[in-house]
Amino acid sequence: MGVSGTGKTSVAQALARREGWPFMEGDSLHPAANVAKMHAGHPLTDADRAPWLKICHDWLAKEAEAGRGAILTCSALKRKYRDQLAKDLPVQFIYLRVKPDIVAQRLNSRVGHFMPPSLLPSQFATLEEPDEDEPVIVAPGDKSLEEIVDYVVNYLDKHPMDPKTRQVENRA
Ligand SMILES: Nc1ncnc2c1ncn2[C@@H]1O[C@H](COP(=O)(O)OP(=O)(O)OP(=O)(O)O)[C@@H](O)[C@H]1O
Ligand SMILES: O=C(O)[C@H](O)[C@@H](O)[C@H](O)[C@H](O)CO
Repeated sequence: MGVSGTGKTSVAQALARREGWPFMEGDSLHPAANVAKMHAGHPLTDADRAPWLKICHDWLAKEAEAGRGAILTCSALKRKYRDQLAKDLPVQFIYLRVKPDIVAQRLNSRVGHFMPPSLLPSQFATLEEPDEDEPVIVAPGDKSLEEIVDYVVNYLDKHPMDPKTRQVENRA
């Protein structure tokens, strides 16, 4: 989770490769109208995100049902979105915390993506950082890709999952 351009896709792909998990790009699950809206420079509303979050949740539910680890990228900007994503599922969030100026640099140099950098301020305005009681690993998203993935893998190694909740100990 994290705002657009924070590195979710890059980290998730690398982590999925390392852990051998199926990976789903959350952006590819958006209804076409949402992609068109963002591409045109308009932020999504709660109502726009609701059907998308349901599709994301259903993908996670399918993977959990199959009894395997899996990783999904999703901005999951608000607490209520995260609660919806994790409803009745053993979901562990990884929050890529990155300073706004660094995200802006990354977005400005990214090519071929539908999301315009002009939407970044609205992404940060919408972001509710995870609360203490949420199942989240806060990763140092400003670092290099390799350092971030190492951090998450080490964290997971050191904090084995609770067999009941299948979540790791809260917080980094
Ligand atoms: N740790 C990093 N260090 C430097 N550049 C990075 C890092 N992580 C990602 N990038 C670059 O920043 C840009 C945004 O990364 P990425 O597409 O993975 O972000 P994202 O959070 O998935 O974005 P979106 O939500 O908009 O799809 C890409 O060009 C990527 O190569
Ligand atoms: O919740 C949102 O506002 C959106 O999901 C965005 O964050 C994008 O999907 C995305 O990350 C594209 O770059």
